[in-house]
Amino acid sequence: MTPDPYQPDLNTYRALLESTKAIPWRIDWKTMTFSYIGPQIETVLGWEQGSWRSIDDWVARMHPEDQAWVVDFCVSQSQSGVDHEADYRALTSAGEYVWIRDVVHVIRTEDGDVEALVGFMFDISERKKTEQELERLRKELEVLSFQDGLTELGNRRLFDKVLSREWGDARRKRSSLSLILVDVDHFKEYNDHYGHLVGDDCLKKIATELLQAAARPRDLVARFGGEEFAIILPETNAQAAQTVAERCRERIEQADIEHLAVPEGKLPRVTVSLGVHACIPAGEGSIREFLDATDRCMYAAKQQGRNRVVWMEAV
Ligand SMILES: Nc1nc2c(ncn2[C@@H]2O[C@H](COP(=O)(O)OP(=O)(O)OP(=O)(O)O)[C@@H](O)[C@H]2O)c(=O)[nH]1
Repeated sequence: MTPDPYQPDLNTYRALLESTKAIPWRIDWKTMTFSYIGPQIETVLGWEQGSWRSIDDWVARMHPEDQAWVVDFCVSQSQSGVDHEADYRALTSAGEYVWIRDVVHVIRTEDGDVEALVGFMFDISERKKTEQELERLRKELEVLSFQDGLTELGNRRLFDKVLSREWGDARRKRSSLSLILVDVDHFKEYNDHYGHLVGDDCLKKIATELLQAAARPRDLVARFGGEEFAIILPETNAQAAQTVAERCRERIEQADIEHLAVPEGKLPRVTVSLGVHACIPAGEGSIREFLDATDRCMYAAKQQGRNRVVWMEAV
């Protein structure tokens, strides 16, 4: 075997260990005391190097929420002789917390008994901050991906997801599920007359009214697309859904949004036409048919003169 040409002396080892950003340490397993900790600990956590005496100092300077699991995990891994790492919040002498990643190596005697633990503590606060920020953005994005940007109601994607879930739930429980489709009357004329931005404001006002009209916790008011909205009413039969639809119609009429571009003889206000359909989902019927039937009711409301509710109950 060729001799190792690199044989640094103890001082070189020490200089190397104590010039890294990571904090080296050693714990004697029998006494559970620190036999060494790098002076860098003071720069990172503020506590003096000499104040790290036993494992109790280490635990006491840990966030209370992290103490139990970190200690359990590290002790059980060490007892089994397994190298490991743990992330936890360490308390600084100024009373703040710093995220630490502790990377631990288990040293055993020739008989296989645990003799000591050695390791490095890394300050990972910056990385944790980035991770937490990314997590916050991911959650925000998830919310936004289900939200209509204009009205802040649920969007078509959320509607599809919720309808599919409620359909399954109603089928299992044999309960009645209702759907309302709401379409703004003469909205093309409204946009042409008042401009697209005022049209947008009008859609926002309608969204607010619909939210007030269908306010049970499981009801979902969504923007179905363009000037059309949809309301899912779980555990609601046809009569109850018709009442909700009529309330929507009335609220929007009473919101008194001027619409001077309606055809002659019509009320000069923004109104809506609503189609209502209720069913107890069974084997044959599909969500698609449910939607189509509701759409036909809404279309019938338009045909019959608008500003009205047309409903149908599947038997
Ligand atoms: N301002 C605005 N207008 C929209 C939006 N989405 C759809 N629209 C408009 O809504 C209008 C819908 O027109 P149509 O489908 O002809 O319906 P309508 O004029 O309401 O007629 P009826 O439904 O038969 O009473 C179109 O002019 C679209 O441009 C939106 O986000 N903002």
